[in-house]
Amino acid sequence: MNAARFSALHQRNRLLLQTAPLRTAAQSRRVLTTSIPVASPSSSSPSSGHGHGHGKAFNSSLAVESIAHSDPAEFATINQFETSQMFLEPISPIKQHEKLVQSGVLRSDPHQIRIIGKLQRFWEQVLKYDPPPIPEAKTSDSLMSRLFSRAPPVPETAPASAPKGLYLYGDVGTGKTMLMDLFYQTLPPSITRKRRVHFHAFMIDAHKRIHAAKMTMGHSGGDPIAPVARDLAKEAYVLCFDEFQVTDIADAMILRRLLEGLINHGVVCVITSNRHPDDLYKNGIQRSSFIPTIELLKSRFEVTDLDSGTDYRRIPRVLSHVYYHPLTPENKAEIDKIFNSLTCPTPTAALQDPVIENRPITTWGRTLHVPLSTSKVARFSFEEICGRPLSAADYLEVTKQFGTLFITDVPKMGMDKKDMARRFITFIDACYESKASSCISYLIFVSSEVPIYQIFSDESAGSGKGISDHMRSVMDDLGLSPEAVGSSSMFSGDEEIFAFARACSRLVQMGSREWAETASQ
Ligand SMILES: Nc1ncnc2c1ncn2[C@@H]1O[C@H](COP(=O)(O)OP(=O)(O)OP(=O)(O)O)[C@@H](O)[C@H]1O
Repeated sequence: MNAARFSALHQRNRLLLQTAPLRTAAQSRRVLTTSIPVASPSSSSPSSGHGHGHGKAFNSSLAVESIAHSDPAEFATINQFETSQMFLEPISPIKQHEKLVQSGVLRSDPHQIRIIGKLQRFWEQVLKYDPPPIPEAKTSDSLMSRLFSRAPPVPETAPASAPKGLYLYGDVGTGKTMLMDLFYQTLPPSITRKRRVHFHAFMIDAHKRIHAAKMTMGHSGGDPIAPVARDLAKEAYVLCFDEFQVTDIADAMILRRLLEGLINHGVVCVITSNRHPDDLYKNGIQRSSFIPTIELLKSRFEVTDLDSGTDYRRIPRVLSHVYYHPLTPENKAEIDKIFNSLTCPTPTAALQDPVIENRPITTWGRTLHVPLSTSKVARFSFEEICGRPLSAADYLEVTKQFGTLFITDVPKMGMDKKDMARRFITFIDACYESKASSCISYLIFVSSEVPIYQIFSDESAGSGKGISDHMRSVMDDLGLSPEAVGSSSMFSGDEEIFAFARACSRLVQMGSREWAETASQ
């Protein structure tokens, strides 16, 4: 099969695997309540976590509840495939993988097959697993005692019946996320308390909840992480974390107690990461405080690497024209032309959804102004998106709101622009993730001083000089020669090198014609 056909099929599969027809929750409720034959009523409730049908006796009210309460991104992962499984025995990860390989959508890869075997075992254990009930927070009618009510203490150990989780690490583009999604998507709908989440988004949510818990506790003090762990465990006892990484001391400090709390409440997880647990938060501030988290991961997870050696993002790499360089008047005019054609295709469209200056969008109570946008297309200069102290939360919000982004005037970044370079990488991650985890059609146009892959190139490092063997091998794997992308002494720690290499890999994929074609569907 030629590469383009292969990729088109793959992208279609990705949509099939990951996206739902965009129905409203009300529509879904109607579909589900009218068409699912309700088997014998289950004694379970979403919060108690008991009694799954395991593909035999599904409780439609639970399914409805989980869908009705989902946010749009999570709702999007409830797909046709899953809905059709309501009537059937659940299809296992092995079987689903076989089907996808047979239909030519996925390539057969022995390394991935080894991991599928592990996911299959875990999946079978999860289906048999009956998570312990999550104790209710003590409440009382009095306002004071409600305010000061405490979550019951977190159990001291994980339930003996809880299966060990899977921690899957390896190089970029080797299929970790795809495999984790295969596991998640084949969980039967009877397992309603499940969540698939990108690690950035999870931590943002956790920080918000911890902040809220602290506010509720007021001056009485207490541990705000315990009630958060309890609430999270109540919402989902099967958690899939994509791209676990720890670069931030604030995350490092809360992760141990949060993870411990989740695990001891009976939550089981699949985690993907580019790093072995021993290499997480390497060289981080107060790393010694993080060591117990590493030990926890190693003891409660089967840690396994996906040493596939193939970066599937490299297949294929036909570039369409979404990146423009250098910053000449002709290229500027070209970018303006595309922006105008997407924002004002007809006079009526321009009236109905006009380009607005400084549209406010709010995240975390802060307001970010989008310089130029319609409801679907936004345009920033590099300075506007990376020259300000914006965070992953802001970038996720931007990608959540707009399906098409224009970033203009991206300069070549050296040591003097290190912070901006880091933000740009975070931004690329947010763009890539919003495509992967939701079904928002998504496109990015960039104008840059030098070819997009060379924006991180640092002349002072010299072409190919000052580059570690490790970085060279990551680049080789990505098919990016230091001559093509330049070397960068700017990125020193292992985490940064990975993030940099991954950003280059993702830029390649986001510049491919197949990416653009899927985005415009
Ligand atoms: N066996 C395969 N056949 C075809 N496509 C594949 C295969 N494995 C993975 N892919 C595709 O390759 C791309 C990269 O895979 P994926 O995102 O799962 O990699 P990853 O290891 O999670 O990368 P990263 O560490 O950068 O997040 C995806 O579009 C994925 O669907």
